[in-house]
Amino acid sequence: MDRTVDWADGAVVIIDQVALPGRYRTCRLRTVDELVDAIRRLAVRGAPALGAAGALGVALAAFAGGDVRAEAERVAAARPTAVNLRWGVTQALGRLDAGPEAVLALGQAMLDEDERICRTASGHAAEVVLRSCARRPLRLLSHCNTGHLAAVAWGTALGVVWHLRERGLVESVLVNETRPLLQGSRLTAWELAMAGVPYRVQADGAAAFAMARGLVDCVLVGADRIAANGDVANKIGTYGLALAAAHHRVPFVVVAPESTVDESIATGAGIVIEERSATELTELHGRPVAPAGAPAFNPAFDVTPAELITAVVTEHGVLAR
Ligand SMILES: CSC[C@H]1O[C@H](OP(=O)(O)O)[C@H](O)[C@@H]1O
Repeated sequence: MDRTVDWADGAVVIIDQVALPGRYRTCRLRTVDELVDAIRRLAVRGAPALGAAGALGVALAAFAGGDVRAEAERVAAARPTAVNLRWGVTQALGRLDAGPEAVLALGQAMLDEDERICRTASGHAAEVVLRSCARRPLRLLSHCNTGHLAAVAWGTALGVVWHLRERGLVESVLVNETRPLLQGSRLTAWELAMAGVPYRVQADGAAAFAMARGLVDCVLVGADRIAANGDVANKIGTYGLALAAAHHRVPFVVVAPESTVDESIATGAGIVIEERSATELTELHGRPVAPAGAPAFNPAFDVTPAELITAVVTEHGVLAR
């Protein structure tokens, strides 16, 4: 599989995640406009992937000339919750004075570094999962998509599955479909199927019942922004999963690069939550699934308090709180 985000011939090259699972294709984004549109449509998504896309977006702007900082801000602001997007832009802007090639070199180094960071963080998290769960092999629950497609390669929470599968320690994965954009059923299921890992897709609303039925040994999720106190912003539905996991004493493990920790925000209350279009809820493939013009509450993320989280694991190990 290609890298989820890459650079070739003056363009940012992405796997088009909107086309999956029906069609695997890559897109070449040659301008900041095209990159911003791809980010907003979630053609490229996932905190680590957005970090790399942000950095390479600055390279696009630097080679194009003009007001690079203004163009960089457009990239950083394309989605407000995932700190890695702005983090990647900021890292790249730090090289701007050295010229476009230096900005690109930083972005390409970030591509190389991303897989190492994800493999390391998910490796640490796999050990935390094994220490937290007695049963073997493990039955895991995944929310949203945190695999190869959410990073440049490998992934974060789903990267735990890749590590444990190599050791024969995964029985199956319950995949929350993850309404409304279905990153679970469209992307995580696709990755697990490609890897030959046993899985079942479920409605998000089935997760608590699966835990009540004793079908879940551990919940694995990613993160888009982690506050200084360990509160975690992640895909909408994560908070409810954590409440159910706490009630059923199921370990709840968050996996993310250290760059997802935002020390400037004291608690989750300070995290800006992206709200998206009502039509993501009221339409499905352009067909109405609600009354015409139905108003909607469509936050793309929620905040899980640190006290509901068994461990937040990064490439440096378990995050101290
Ligand atoms: C490995 S970070 C993935 C993270 O990003 C997802 O959000 P989105 O699909 O909107 O980019 C979700 O919160 C995942 O946990």
